[in-house]
Amino acid sequence: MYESANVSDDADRTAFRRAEKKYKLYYEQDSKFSRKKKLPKPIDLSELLDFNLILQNFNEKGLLPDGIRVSKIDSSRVFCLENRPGFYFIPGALSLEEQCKWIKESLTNFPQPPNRTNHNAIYGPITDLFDSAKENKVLVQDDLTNNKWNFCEEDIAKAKHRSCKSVSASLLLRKLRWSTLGLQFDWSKRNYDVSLPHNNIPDALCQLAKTHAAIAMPVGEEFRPEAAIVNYFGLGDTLGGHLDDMEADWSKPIVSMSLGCKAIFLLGGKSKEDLPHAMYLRSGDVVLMAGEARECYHGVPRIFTDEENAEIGALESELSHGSGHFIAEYIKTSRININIRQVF
Ligand SMILES: O=C(O)CCC(=O)C(=O)O
Ligand SMILES: [Fe+2]
Repeated sequence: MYESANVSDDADRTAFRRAEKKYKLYYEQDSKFSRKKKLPKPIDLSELLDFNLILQNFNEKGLLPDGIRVSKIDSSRVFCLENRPGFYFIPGALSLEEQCKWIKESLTNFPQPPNRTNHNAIYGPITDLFDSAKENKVLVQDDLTNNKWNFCEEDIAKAKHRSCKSVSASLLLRKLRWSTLGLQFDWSKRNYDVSLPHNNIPDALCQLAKTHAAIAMPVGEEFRPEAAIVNYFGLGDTLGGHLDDMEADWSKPIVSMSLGCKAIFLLGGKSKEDLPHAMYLRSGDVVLMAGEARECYHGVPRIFTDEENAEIGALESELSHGSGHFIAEYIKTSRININIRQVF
């Protein structure tokens, strides 16, 4: 899965790689070394599919761009691409309230053991990362021989653990890149390890995934959410072109929810030589990939964290009213993606 996200093998050679480079965040050469604020290089956004605009044009004028089809499921419009069967885009599928709920869960509960995160490999299982970051705590290595790490107050950490390795919880939260729910994915073996301890995916998330997955399910079958990967993106983070091919039955969709800052999503073809479609993903959008679309390379070359482009004004104010300032501050410069899978 993510090993193929290492795209150094094909340098500039493929259409997919060229699109990634086109949209990735680069800084203006001379701003890097000057004392002025680093300036992002401008990019050409004219070829991006914007499903918000497409939806608006369809609602107001009944117009659709070539190659795009639309259907209505309950109260939502679902868009499809004629040359990518099995791909579905549901703009604004999640209400503001739902977005807030899943952002909060992604930061507080989803990274809790037995769920694993990218930090496991270095620190072992760590609990209460979010609360510890909020309380300015520090993770210190209490037991060198057993590589045991625990959070403690900043001043205690300074006094007691002068000789120990330590890292601030807020840095660890900033560097959180993924957590896994349900059946745990073993990145080193590139497979699901059913022997690892795990909790089921929370019921409310299962229900949400089932509802959206229904659009892409074979007739008469119900989606079984068995595993999920939560991706966390900060400024400059990307997800390289890859396939999700570790699930047994590709006729079942991957249900992918976007939260927080706006992103660019690339949907390529079965070969990296195929020219990818580039599209915006906004907070609340849901994408499904099923059937043939499961064989299509895809990735996220860019997230927008600046106020003008992130498009999270409403989300931010909703969050700062409900869940508190800390989550709103985090999401201002972050994107979270929850993608839910049926493994067997
Ligand atoms: O972040 C996204 O929108 C896509 C995530 C993805 O493709 C994955 O986790 O496999
Ligand atoms: Fe993926």
